[in-house]
Amino acid sequence: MPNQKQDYNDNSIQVLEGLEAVRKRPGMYIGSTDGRGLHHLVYEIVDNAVDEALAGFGAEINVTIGADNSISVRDHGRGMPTGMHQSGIPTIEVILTVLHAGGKFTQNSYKTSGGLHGVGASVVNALSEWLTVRVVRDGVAYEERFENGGHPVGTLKKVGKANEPNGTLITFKPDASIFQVTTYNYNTLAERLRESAFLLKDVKITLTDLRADPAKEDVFHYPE
Ligand SMILES: Cc1cc(C)cc(-c2cc(NC(=O)[C@H]3COCCO3)[nH]n2)c1
Repeated sequence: MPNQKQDYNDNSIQVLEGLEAVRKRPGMYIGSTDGRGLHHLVYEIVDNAVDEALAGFGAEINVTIGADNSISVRDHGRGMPTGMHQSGIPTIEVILTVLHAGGKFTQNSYKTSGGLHGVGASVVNALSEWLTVRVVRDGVAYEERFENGGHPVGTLKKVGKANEPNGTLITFKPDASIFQVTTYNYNTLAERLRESAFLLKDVKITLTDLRADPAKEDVFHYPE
């Protein structure tokens, strides 16, 4: 049985190298760092919420553009696993910091393979000034924060009781030192989310823009 401590150290070096590789050559992972790449970050995270809905968990996904051009994506699924990974770090931290093989590389963009939770999430984390995850499972909320390209701040913490439905909320702020464009285009996101809702059928996808006053919102829902 490898010594957990040793394993942990090897892991943390691998994690740092992975995140650093993404920040050095972001185009290799998301195609570009212009507006297209910026919006691709959202689709990577939404894909994970869609996977959970496709697995039959959750009938609503909420996407919100923050006043600071951060993005929140909340699903209503089972919630990411809140336990420990064999390496000695929380499973959630592994999903959000370890580059997962699963993605299909084409020469100009990183295509996640559906059905693998968190395949692209670590790439989004690496390219964000900060990213937070909040999981609600059976009335208990857990949170973890990452800063400066995916470095964990502390670890996963149980933050207490939550009277919200089960699910996963990811909020992130794209790194302005990497992206030339950091302002989201509402219509670009709306058209993509409409398509996803159409393909998903019974899942309702909402898009809210908190940069507008009053907030602007669209609901995309195509019941069978
Ligand atoms: C918005 C968002 C972002 C990410 C990275 C994961 C997820 C996510 C992941 C999951 N579920 C899981 O990872 C687990 C839940 O337990 C069984 C196997 O799948 N639900 N939602 C949602």
